[in-house]
Amino acid sequence: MNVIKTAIADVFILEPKVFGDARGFFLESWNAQAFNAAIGHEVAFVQDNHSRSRKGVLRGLHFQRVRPQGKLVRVPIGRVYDVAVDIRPDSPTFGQHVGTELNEDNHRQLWIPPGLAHGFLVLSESADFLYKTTDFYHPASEATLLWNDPALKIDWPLHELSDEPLLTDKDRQGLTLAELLA
Ligand SMILES: Cc1cn([C@H]2C[C@H](O)[C@@H](COP(=O)(O)OP(=O)(O)O[C@H]3O[C@@H](C)C(=O)[C@@H](O)[C@H]3O)O2)c(=O)[nH]c1=O
Repeated sequence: MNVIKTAIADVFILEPKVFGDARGFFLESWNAQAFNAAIGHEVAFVQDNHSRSRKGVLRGLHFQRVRPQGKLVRVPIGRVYDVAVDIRPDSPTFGQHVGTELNEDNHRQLWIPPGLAHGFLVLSESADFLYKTTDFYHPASEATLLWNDPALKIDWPLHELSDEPLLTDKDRQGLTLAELLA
């Protein structure tokens, strides 16, 4: 597995070793030993999630105030632009983000530790999004950081879409970083 550091010290891009042959390919999508070694400590996952979205869907940027979730995310079918924003007030990279394309060809995974906000934009006609989480879903404390808050300076690849991104009302009414801190 190739481990790529990012601008946020504890966010990593992971590229699993892909074994291709005449049948197709094989990869280990998660191996506790290799994953824990890659990020430098042990992580226990408690939930696996799967969503499917059509092109132009933007989910996020989500976080849970109670029971913050670490997430190991990947896209086995399709292409997305994936973003993690550091909203931990005491972090040296507070307000910064990591953005990377995850797709069915690069097999990239993103490790997002607990406490960050996370979201993605679908760039292919459809995309399946799979992720493991370190804590359970806690809807009562779920919140949205506004995806296009200028303070975040996220360069979403909107030029790849023919329409505006499709969001839920909840996500359209997300909080700005300033509102989050208030
Ligand atoms: C996230 C989640 C949703 N649900 C339900 C609630 C709701 O009726 C339906 C759709 O929920 P949402 O609209 O919140 O789904 P979605 O917008 O896909 O939410 C996800 O977005 C990405 C960006 C993340 O980072 C995830 O942690 C999660 O917040 O699924 C669960 O039952 N368990 C879960 O863990």
